[in-house]
Amino acid sequence: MIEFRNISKVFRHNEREITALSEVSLTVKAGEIFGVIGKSGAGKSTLIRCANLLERPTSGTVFIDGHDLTALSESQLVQQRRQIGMIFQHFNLLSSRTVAENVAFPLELIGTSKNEIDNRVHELLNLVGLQDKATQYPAKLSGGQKQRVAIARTLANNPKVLLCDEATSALDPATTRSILALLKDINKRLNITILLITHEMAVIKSICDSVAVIDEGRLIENGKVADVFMNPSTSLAKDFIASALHIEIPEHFRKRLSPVDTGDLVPLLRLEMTSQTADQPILSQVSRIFNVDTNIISAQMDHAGDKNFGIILLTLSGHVHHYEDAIKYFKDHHIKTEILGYV
Ligand SMILES: Nc1ncnc2c1ncn2[C@@H]1O[C@H](COP(=O)(O)OP(=O)(O)OP(=O)(O)O)[C@@H](O)[C@H]1O
Repeated sequence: MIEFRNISKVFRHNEREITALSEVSLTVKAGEIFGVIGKSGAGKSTLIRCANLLERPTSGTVFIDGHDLTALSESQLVQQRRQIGMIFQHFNLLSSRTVAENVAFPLELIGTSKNEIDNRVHELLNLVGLQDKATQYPAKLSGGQKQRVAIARTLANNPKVLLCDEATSALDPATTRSILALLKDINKRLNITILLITHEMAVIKSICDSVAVIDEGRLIENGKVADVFMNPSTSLAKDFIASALHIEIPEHFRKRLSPVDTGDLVPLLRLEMTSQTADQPILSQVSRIFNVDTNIISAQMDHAGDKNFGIILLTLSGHVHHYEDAIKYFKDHHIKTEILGYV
């Protein structure tokens, strides 16, 4: 549905050249939610703005639904852009227009009849859950409500593609979740392909099917979210994943953690469960087979796509000489197991 083919973008600024994108090739399949993640200045905004030629690449081509946008005339481009909706971090609503008038705006531009506009606006406000705010002005709305208006407005033209430029970055966590749920709902219900950019792995994890990591204008990782989470190949992707899956040794354990077993201590383990193992009752198996008890200190189980994974901190207790067997059993079952120390 969206294909970037060898996209490069060089900005010239005060006699200086800044390469924002370097030979980026990327395909977003019809119907999927594709997330691009990268640090500040990595080139995310430039990339997403190339998808509707708000930014023209210095070289390379952009295909939307099979059409090479870079080869279109200005009027053909205007036509094609109606297939491509876009929402922004700061919503970009018209403050002098009510909610309903904001949503009606793109329909007025293409000469839709008043009756049709009224019906469509009603339908769209229902879809985003703002039917009771039609006559309010944006200044009276919360950030989440403003983003809902922006989503309704961009859906007015029935786009096939929705571009989300850090759409939840200005929102609190609960509102972020509700906007992400709305985007997922729109994707499923209206079969709209979504390309989003973000600097938060949590956003990718919660709604994306595929992810690409960009760094200094280059695409460094690209794949299904579950695969990248399970098997990141770059240290940047690992860092992003660690930021989404964060677990620490509780303070009172950290204080008494010893690097060696002084005889009466128990091992503190860190287990990394992947999709291969997270669905199996490994802990009870270990207890049963080796007669050791597991005591969970801290855990975070999560999912990306249809895959479960997680990290567990636990202590083993019971038959001392069986600890090694238990640890070997974890490892044999593809659980990355680390002894953090003894407590
Ligand atoms: N119009 C411009 N003129 C000159 N340089 C630009 C322009 N737009 C972007 N850049 C530069 O291109 C690089 C990529 O910028 P871009 O905004 O795409 O990154 P980003 O990943 O979206 O960052 P952020 O998350 O901070 O918005 C940066 O070095 C930026 O300074």
